[in-house]
Amino acid sequence: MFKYRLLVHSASQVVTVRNDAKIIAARGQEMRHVDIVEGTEQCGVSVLIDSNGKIAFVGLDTDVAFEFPDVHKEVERTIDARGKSIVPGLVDAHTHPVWVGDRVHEFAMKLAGATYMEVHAAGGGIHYTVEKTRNASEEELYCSLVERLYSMLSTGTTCVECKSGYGLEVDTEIKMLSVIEKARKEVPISISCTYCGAHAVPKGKTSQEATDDVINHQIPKIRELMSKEELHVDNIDVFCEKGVFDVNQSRRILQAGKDAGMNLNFHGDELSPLDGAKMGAELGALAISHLEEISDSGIDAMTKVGSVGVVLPTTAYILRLTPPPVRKMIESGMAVALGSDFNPNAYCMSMPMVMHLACVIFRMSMPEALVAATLNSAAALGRSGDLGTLSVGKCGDMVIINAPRWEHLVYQFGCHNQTISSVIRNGEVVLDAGQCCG
Ligand SMILES: N=CN[C@@H](CCC(=O)O)C(=O)O
Ligand SMILES: [Zn+2]
Repeated sequence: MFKYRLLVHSASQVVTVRNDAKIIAARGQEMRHVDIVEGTEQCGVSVLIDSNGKIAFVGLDTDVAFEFPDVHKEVERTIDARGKSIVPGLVDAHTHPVWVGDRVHEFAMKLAGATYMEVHAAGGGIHYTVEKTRNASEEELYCSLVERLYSMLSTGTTCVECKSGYGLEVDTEIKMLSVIEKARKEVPISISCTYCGAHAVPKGKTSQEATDDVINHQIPKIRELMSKEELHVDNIDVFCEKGVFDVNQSRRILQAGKDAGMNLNFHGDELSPLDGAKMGAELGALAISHLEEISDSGIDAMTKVGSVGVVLPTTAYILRLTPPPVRKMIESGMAVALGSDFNPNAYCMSMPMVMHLACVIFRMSMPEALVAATLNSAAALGRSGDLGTLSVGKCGDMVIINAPRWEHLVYQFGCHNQTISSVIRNGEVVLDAGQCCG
């Protein structure tokens, strides 16, 4: 049994994001900088991971040799990262990865000018995917989820939030949550599981009937399976939107999830200014996603209680939405996080592309985007105690980049099979140079 699992050495730089493991989120202006250990001409930078997959040390190669003189005899694997840079494993705070059915035809409709809600109202969108997913087997859903999770790993994501939400009734929602539970055990990626039975109002029900079904039927059944350890559901979500679930219905649904021990991480103020953000802040939401239409008072409310704002550049880009006021959110002191919002409407699994879009469309700096895709997205999932930075004692999750400066991960748009050399989770190499060990 080796004392250490992995030593990565000779890197040009290691971006820890924060050296101090006690920092659980970067709020407002704190997002502007990232902590970096820089190498020199003569000496590179090392990351040492212990046998439990935790970070034991980050520092110059010479410091490792001094602090751990026998490390080369005590470590299971070493990686020479000469000419390369290292960032924490990326955390994707918002995905809908469990579904079947092809909606490429809707992309053509949106390019032709149809809005998201016009497609939704016409029975497309979520409803189309619900019909396909209800009829899919657990095995079919599991196989497509595993494929997508390995795709996410190949782009540097080592932790991902996975939602249900294409069942809208108890049996299919539980089928989806069971598929996520199986993946949580079998795929080398950390998963935060979200129940999203209120993703839309199912056909044949009113929003009030659907609200009552979620609260009185779906959540109690899920609670029962959680108590038997058959499901691990971390968060509850609701699509709080005009024509879907209104603010009061959303409040009732989220409160029921909170009473069941779930964190609140929901879709708010995406297409209409309903002040979902204020409602979420009142409930102590851990995170609220989208926020294209957030009000100034919604920003203040979230900032005051510390709710994380999860912004989703791919959806704003694909739907040609007015972007969320991210600069104002950051200047107001909110912790801003990023998610891919991977789903049939926004078909992107790549956090490096999400960071690039966040810089270009949301006018975030590259350090802000990296903080939002690591420390703050981990905070949105309640996981920044052990994920999101390369600080001693936290999980040894990292991305080795084929460039001496980390910014190439964001700057090179969509080329992660060239820019990413290795993806490491808990000190184990899960991806090497363009392959995917899965
Ligand atoms: N807005 C609601 N839910 C997803 C879209 C889901 C879908 O269209 O299938 C979103 O975050 O954009
Ligand atoms: Zn979403």
